[in-house]
Amino acid sequence: MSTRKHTALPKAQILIEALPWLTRHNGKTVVIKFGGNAMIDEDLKAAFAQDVVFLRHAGLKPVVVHGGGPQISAQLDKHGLVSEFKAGLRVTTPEAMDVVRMVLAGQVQRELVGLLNQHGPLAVGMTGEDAHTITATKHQPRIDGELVDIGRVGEITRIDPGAIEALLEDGRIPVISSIARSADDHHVYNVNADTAAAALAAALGAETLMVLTDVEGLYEDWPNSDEVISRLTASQLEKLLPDLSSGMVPKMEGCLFAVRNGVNTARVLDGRVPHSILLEIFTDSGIGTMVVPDGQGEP
Ligand SMILES: Nc1ncnc2c1ncn2[C@@H]1O[C@H](COP(=O)(O)OP(=O)(O)O)[C@@H](O)[C@H]1O
Ligand SMILES: CC(=O)N[C@@H](CCC(=O)OP(=O)(O)O)C(=O)O
Repeated sequence: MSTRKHTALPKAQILIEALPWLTRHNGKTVVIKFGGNAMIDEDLKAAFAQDVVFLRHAGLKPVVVHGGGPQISAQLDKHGLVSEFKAGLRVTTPEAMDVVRMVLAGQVQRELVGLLNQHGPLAVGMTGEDAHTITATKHQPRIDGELVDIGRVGEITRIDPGAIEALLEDGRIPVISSIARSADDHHVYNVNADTAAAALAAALGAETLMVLTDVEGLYEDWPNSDEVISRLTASQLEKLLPDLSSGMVPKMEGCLFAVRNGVNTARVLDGRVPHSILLEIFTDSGIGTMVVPDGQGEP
């Protein structure tokens, strides 16, 4: 064996370790939610794009759904508008909705499409408004038993996955902004990106939902300890939901919805770690928190 071949052997072994995961996911759809808080620096965003393109070339069908909460808040601030959240959702006046749409579809989505397309003509950006992909109705959360008006925040009523499926069929990587149209009043609505990713994963019959955020996973006793729950079933998660707070609520509700509606695994991963998607593929037990349907064993 030549020295060159010999030194390359560990690399071959590393690739082979990914074989079971890649075999299981071959030809399957993977919905990846990239949170606004995980998009903290340029290198991380570039590494994210590389990972997604890697999956595409490895025979998977990745779909990216992006957030942009901090980016929206910064832009609202520039416009002299305050950011207020109720029940974990942004209170969205018609004026704020214009900013949400501009930041998500005009800035964050464009940037991700640009980064992905540095690797070839792969990514196509769209919002849930396009081709009636996401239809919503006005969402009115109940706080302390009372229905509260939080403006143009949408509750998803229907997903039409046709346009995304056509893009996947064409070998493209769809990049979706979580904005919906309403069939009732023809306004556009602001949808939480975790909720949109989960609904899309279910409607697309995705194998896996990956949610990249700015923590290692679901902490068992947040904020007191950094012990991450590595695996839990849908029923176990359902019991935990009432105790969760802030950004984790839509994330874990989304994971639960996904695995209860045909998605095989939903994972919360640390998007601050470079190449967290590839790390997930290359480690048997996975990183972060994995949610599985009931009947797939206790953690
Ligand atoms: N049990 C928990 N485990 C981990 N994070 C939690 C938990 N409860 C609340 N959080 C908060 O949720 C945040 C992630 O949600 P969010 O800020 O909406 O992120 P993203 O922009 O990625 O959607 C974490 O940074 C943390 O502050
Ligand atoms: C209704 C609602 O709250 N929508 C979110 C949409 C963006 C989002 O979800 O971004 P992250 O994933 O980065 O949090 C918002 O306006 O902030």
